[in-house]
Amino acid sequence: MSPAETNGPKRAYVTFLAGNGDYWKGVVGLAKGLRKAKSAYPLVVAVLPDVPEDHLQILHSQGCIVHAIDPVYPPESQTQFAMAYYVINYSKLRIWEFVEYEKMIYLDGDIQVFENIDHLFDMPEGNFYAVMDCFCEKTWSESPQYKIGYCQQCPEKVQWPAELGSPPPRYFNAGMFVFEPCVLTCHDLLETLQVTPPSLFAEQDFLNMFFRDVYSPIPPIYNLVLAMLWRHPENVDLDKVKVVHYCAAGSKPWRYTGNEQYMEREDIKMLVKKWWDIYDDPSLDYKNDDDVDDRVEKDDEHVKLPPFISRLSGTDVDEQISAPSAA
Ligand SMILES: O=c1ccn([C@@H]2O[C@H](COP(=O)(O)OP(=O)(O)O)[C@@H](O)[C@H]2O)c(=O)[nH]1
Ligand SMILES: OC[C@H]1O[C@H](O[C@@H]2[C@@H](O)[C@H](O)[C@@H](O)[C@H](O)[C@@H]2O)[C@H](O)[C@@H](O)[C@H]1O
Ligand SMILES: [Mn+2]
Repeated sequence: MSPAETNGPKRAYVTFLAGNGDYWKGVVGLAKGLRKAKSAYPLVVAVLPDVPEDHLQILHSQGCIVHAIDPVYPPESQTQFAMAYYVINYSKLRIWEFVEYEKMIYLDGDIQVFENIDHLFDMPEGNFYAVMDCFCEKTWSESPQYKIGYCQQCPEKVQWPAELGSPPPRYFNAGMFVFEPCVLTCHDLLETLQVTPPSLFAEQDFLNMFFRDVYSPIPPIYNLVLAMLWRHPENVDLDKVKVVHYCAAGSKPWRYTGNEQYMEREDIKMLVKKWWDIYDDPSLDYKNDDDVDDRVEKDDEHVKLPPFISRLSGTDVDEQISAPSAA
């Protein structure tokens, strides 16, 4: 019996899918990568109402547990996000509602797990575990850190100027984190969000502020933000990396053309090929003996049937809440 099948505390990986674009390919790649890494835990996918039925069907066929979620919007503001589509990423906060799980590891859909990381579930409770981000990419150009050339990855290179007060607290990339679902925390998150002015990196900034006192950095082998390869190569040993985050501009494997800056690098081409080798491997497809619907949790009050099932049963589509537009 795998740990996932015992009566022990329920654990799962969870990702987030929005829009009718091509991120579903990232989620399929992630599901197959976790299978290849022989993870003992399932992959839950939190989906916004604008994900079309055919994409949901593909996720089901790959053994994903699909949970429909309602969108989360930040308070009205004139803030320009580093990327306009970041506004949809606030809906990630709904994963704190998945309280049938005692502990979860969140992974962006543009992440691949190349080696088993199940041991992260055994870290002590009460902390928020994630990998420290890098401030050197153009996406940070409007930030004070970028303007003075400061990055937490090399704090000795450019000292934080005393006139700007104390240096910023350690800041994590919100594409991967270990957390404990909790209704009270979710309520607190959503309440606090409504009184927190949005900023450049949307829900990533918000989560860093919210979990500041319990954030516990884990090594970059668990979330290689690709820019580290050219910004801080001294902090990266590619042979030891277990999780790769395809967040650099032009690096999404399913959209890769090699045209953007840094995308012609040999290590990038190798990592994109590694992603495709998993995505294209039929031996990694989900093999389900019983009905795939078993993967759809029907009895939990907060877990609604995914839109495509609810629509088939004639639920009025108007009940679907219009979601913010995706990337
Ligand atoms: O159109 C979109 C944009 C984003 N996402 C989800 O939101 C996550 C965060 O967006 P992204 O990874 O593009 O941000 P980055 O890490 O590149 O800043 C993605 O990985 C997906 O899981 C999605 O499903 N559809
Ligand atoms: O909505 C804000 C997003 O912010 C983060 O992405 C950033 C960050 O990694 C920067 O450091 C990179 O420079 C940039 O390319 C990249 O988009 C998270 O990965 C993503 O999940 C999401 O929270
Ligand atoms: Mn990402």
